[in-house]
Amino acid sequence: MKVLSIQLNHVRNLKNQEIIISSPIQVFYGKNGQGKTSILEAIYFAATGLSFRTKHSSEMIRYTKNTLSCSLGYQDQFSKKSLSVSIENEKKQFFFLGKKISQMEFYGNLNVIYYIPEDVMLINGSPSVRRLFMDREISQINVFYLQQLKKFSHLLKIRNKYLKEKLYQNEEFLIYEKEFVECGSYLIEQRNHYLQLMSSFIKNIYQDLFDKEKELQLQYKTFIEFQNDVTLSKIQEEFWKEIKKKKEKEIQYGFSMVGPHKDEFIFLLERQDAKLYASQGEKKSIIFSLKLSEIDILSKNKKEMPIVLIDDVTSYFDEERCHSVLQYLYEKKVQVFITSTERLKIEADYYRIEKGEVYENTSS
Ligand SMILES: Nc1ncnc2c1ncn2[C@@H]1O[C@H](COP(=O)(O)OP(=O)(O)OP(=O)(O)O)[C@@H](O)[C@H]1O
Repeated sequence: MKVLSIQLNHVRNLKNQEIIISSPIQVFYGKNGQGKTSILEAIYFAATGLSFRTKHSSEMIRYTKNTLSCSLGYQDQFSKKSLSVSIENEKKQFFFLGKKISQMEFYGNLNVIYYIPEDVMLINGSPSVRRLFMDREISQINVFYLQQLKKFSHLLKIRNKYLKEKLYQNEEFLIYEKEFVECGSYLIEQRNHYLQLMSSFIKNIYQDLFDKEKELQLQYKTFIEFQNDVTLSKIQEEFWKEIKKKKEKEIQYGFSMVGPHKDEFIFLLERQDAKLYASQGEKKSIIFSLKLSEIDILSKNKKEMPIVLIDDVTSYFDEERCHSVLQYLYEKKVQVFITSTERLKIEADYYRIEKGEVYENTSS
């Protein structure tokens, strides 16, 4: 997929403008605080309806305004298309080819992978950060997963409420609990499947791009030990067993202690937990390998290449590594959007950003 244009309306400090895109690699450069990250955020928002900086995307609305919209013109293997998201009265609206559609229909039309300095939290942060990341990635290739995720989060709230109010012998509770186990088991099955796929890619990417000597693995931890593939019914069976074991404690504490909301994903470098033992540089390379693995997964599943956003590229890579990473993306025919505080020594289309204004494109 290739983005052809970006239309901005009241996004953070960015001037309302249309930016025409025509190259595989674009570099947005400028001093600090000029609006570089906001451009990438706007692209991500127009493609997904989400921000990679905040859970509350209404924070993206310019201080003095109360509405916002971002649109993308893009081309997939078939034709030119457009996506647009707006926020009005705190409500998001989604458009495809100018027609209003639901968020479910919207998500996954244009796949985007981003890499921002805060991503190191994927290793250093809490398990919920990693779960959120995995959930977003799986949802990009599987809309049914996204639906089940929403359903599970709803069921979890209900189940916790019943537990807290000691209504666990109620007939309704048993119906909700059955759904809770079925829905949760599906999420676990899909996470395991996705993790297996991802593990095989990240190991090779890490060795090819960053360190031939070291082995990177990604481990999925849930209440069941996975040897290869486990059937959905086996997961359900184990889920029930675990619930039975923990029921007394659940009643005592008033919340659900078993399920995919407790899952953990662990990065192992040379079989050691990267969170504890990897260097800062290694952590950046691990995250980058993880992000690059999404390209292979998405292209395998969707038969389309995602677009890649890299914020503040020189803070992760020296010039040589920057070249090899971009060469890798170029060979995969992935369109890339990069921000940097200065022009880079790579062939790209350059856009200077000053006080929220994007100045005409100059090729190197
Ligand atoms: N909702 C908003 N409305 C208006 N301006 C905003 C809003 N949110 C943030 N800003 C401002 O927008 C400016 C641009 O921020 P942005 O993070 O895009 O800059 P940047 O060029 O990526 O900077 P850096 O290189 O320091 O990361 C900042 O000065 C910020 O204070």
